[in-house]
Amino acid sequence: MTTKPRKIGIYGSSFDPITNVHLWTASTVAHRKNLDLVIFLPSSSMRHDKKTNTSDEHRVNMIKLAIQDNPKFVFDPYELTVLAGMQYTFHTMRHFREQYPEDELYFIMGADLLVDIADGKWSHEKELIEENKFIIMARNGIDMTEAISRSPLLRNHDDGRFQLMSKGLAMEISSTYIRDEFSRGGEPRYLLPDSCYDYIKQNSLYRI
Ligand SMILES: Nc1ncnc2c1ncn2[C@@H]1O[C@H](COP(=O)(O)OP(=O)(O)OP(=O)(O)O)[C@@H](O)[C@H]1O
Ligand SMILES: O=C(O)c1ccc[n+]([C@@H]2O[C@H](COP(=O)([O-])O)[C@@H](O)[C@H]2O)c1
Repeated sequence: MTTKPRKIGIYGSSFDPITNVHLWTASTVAHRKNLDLVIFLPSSSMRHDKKTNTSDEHRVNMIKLAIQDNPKFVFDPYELTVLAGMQYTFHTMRHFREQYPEDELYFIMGADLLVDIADGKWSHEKELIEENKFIIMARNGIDMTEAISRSPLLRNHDDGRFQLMSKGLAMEISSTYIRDEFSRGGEPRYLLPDSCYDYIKQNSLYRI
């Protein structure tokens, strides 16, 4: 008996911390694109291109607290364990294709990252684009079709692999904003799940 391939979205971020916008965008994508699973994939604190402010352990604990009630949301430690310090999305996606050979995989990202790829800022961008499909979420002020058409690599692979998604609402709460609020005596309580807010307070995270 053959089973129907599942549709799986892979949502990569430093999740430092995970916010209600990560959760809302993930559930909006899952709903509209009919995904069976969304994999929350934290990037390692050994990553060269972005400094993380919190240990892998704390970020993972917060992801687990945030997604525990949603059966479609799963956590995957791949980039924390296997690729420490040398993680590139093209490599990560190869790993997931090996892990889920029967399923249809999508890398989920915001339009800011599409612009970065168009600007040649990602590693192994040719393999990344040739081998994968993407769900790209609109972000304030970014013209996604323009980003695709100005990059020869992107426009020459515009065969349906880029699924552009306007979210219907521009919610631009970032992890940076939440970290700044915690460190400067602000009150970001309702911008992240209560369980994560309490975890941050209990563990005195994001203090200067
Ligand atoms: N409001 C948003 N709308 C659409 N995509 C978003 C939004 N916020 C984050 N993303 C996407 O989520 C992924 C992870 O983003 P990231 O965690 O870096 O966002 P962030 O909360 O702005 O974090 P930081 O402030 O630490 O940079 C990226 O693909 C990013 O484009
Ligand atoms: O592969 C790359 O070159 C690459 C460059 C920048 C970002 N990424 C991935 O994109 C995801 C979101 O990145 P960021 O910078 O918004 O945290 C995360 O999974 C990163 O590993 C990947």
